[in-house]
Amino acid sequence: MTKIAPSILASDFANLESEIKEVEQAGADYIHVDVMDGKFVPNISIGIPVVKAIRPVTDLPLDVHLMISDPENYVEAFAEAGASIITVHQEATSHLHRTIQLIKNSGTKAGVVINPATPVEMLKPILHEVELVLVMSVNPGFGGQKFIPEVMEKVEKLYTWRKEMNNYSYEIEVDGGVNKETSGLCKQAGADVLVAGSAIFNDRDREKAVSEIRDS
Ligand SMILES: O=C(CO)[C@H](O)[C@H](O)COP(=O)(O)O
Repeated sequence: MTKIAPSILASDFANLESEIKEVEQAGADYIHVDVMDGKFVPNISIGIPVVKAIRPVTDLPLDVHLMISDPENYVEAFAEAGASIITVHQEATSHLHRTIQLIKNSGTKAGVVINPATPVEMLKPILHEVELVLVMSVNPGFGGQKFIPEVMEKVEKLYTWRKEMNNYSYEIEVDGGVNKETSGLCKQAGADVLVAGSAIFNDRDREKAVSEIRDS
């Protein structure tokens, strides 16, 4: 069954605890946390204290997507705050292999993410090391953007490579513009986890929103 990871970027921050509990109740599998630094992406969102604050609020894994430059400097702090999976951008770190090792040594699952314009082949040298590969289907920085269907080719390649290679066990996650109209394309291409922000938090009926994305 496709996993759903609501992105709290689109939630009501003044009521974060109840927003998270509602999506957990609605059948979410992960809570997706978008961390932005105003440098790697042109927006600033939330950081380490928020991860720490929400950790006791839910039993779901916290899927922390670091949209920050030099993420290696912050991996341990996010792990200590309670992240379950830490995902770093290939484009944001000069030493991706070392950063992945750092995440694993911190005791959390390691993920890697690529922007729409980055070829997925760039990830080949570290695919055996990661538990999650996130394919961005919008340019990161903002919620509510339009899905870029061309990136589905990268999802298809990741799916095929995982079938071919015994030592690849990553989940394939897609993030950006995912809703009930676009989720079918992601699933068809081979995605295991779908991140959705506005399609879930802008709908008062969170259960319907989650199942529409999962089932359509
Ligand atoms: O990483 C992100 C933005 O950088 C968000 O997770 C993503 O855009 C989800 O929001 P929406 O579902 O509204 O597109």
